[in-house]
Amino acid sequence: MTEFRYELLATDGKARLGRIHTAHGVIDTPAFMPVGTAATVKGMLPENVADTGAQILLGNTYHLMLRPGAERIARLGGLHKFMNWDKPILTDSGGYQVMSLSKLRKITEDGVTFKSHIDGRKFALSPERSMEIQHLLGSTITMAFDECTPFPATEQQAADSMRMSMRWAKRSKDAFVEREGYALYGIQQGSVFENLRRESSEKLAELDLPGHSVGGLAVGEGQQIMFDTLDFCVDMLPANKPRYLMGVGKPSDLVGAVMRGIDQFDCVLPTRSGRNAQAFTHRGTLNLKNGRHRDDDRPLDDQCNCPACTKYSRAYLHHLIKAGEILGAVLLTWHNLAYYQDLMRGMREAIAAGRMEQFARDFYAGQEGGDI
Ligand SMILES: CC1(C)O[C@@H]2[C@@H](CO[C@@]3(CNc4nc5cc6c(=O)[nH]c(N)nc6cc5[nH]4)OC(C)(C)O[C@@H]23)O1
Ligand SMILES: [Zn+2]
Repeated sequence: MTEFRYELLATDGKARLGRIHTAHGVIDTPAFMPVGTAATVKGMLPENVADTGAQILLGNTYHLMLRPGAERIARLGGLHKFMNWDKPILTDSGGYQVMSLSKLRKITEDGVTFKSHIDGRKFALSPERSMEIQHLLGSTITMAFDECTPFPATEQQAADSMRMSMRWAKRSKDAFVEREGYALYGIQQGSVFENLRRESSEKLAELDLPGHSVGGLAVGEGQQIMFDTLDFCVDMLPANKPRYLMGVGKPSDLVGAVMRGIDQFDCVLPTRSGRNAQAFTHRGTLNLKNGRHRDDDRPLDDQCNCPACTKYSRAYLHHLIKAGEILGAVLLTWHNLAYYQDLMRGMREAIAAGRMEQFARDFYAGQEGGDI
């Protein structure tokens, strides 16, 4: 069996090249984790997600406990078998999704009770129940149960929220069932306040967990406030363990956060945008609904080797989108996931070669694209 281990292979400024060893395989970092909320990366077969270079997927406790149910997935062999993905899976712990999706929720020191956004049934989540669900799913990386502090928050609100999340982190660790090659990550909170981020980091350090995430960001604060917060909060987390920035982000977020020391990312943007006709390319973003593409037989992105870019034209993609054809959403999702993995691979190679600054300059110049 494999022990869960983070290898720091190279650094370039604050950027890090690393490798995470897990029971379900290796993750080269910096890494982007495609979101597979309801046990599927929407519109994609798992083998094609793997073909883009993804080595780990994200799942959600909240969605899977509502439907089809964690006990049912466990009876059917666990989430890996259920969705036919045998590489690592990281699952979020559910608190944040409760706040952003469910109705009639109530928060107490014990946890949260809420009504399903699907059928109104009543559910409860606590650190203990979240750990149990993630264990039933067979998650490779389990996230502690926390409360994502809304933005903006006063310092007092952020302090109260962070302190409850730290009490819940201890309860999460006490309830987590240790298995070789599996890990529990702690979640740093504290909103945009340096003193609170430090207090949160010190509390997490007492738990000696194998990895950590920066929570409480990508909640509407905007890129500059996110970067200003990352400038001080990432270094507060142990350098010899992975650092995961939750819910981020658009391509320029990824480049800026890698340069501030982040190793793991997840975001619905590449898949959600793909279903909404938006394509990320090396020359900037395109919306294939736009009529200017109707006669354009160029590939979407001439630096991409995904099926959408090697086998089809912009005109065809535009046609599929206008016709509401499922294949349009599939091909643009596929391309966006491939583009995100190419971006991560490019950053890993740049860090290995000590030219991350140049990579970032070239990236921003490319995004200005001009006639794309
Ligand atoms: C960027 C983009 C496109 O992603 C969408 C939408 C709004 O932002 C997102 C992504 N931001 C995001 N921040 C997070 C913070 C935490 C956190 O503090 N704790 C835990 N356990 N999980 C978290 C998950 C997070 N996701 O949040 C939801 C509401 C999940 O939809 C996502 O804008
Ligand atoms: Zn492509």
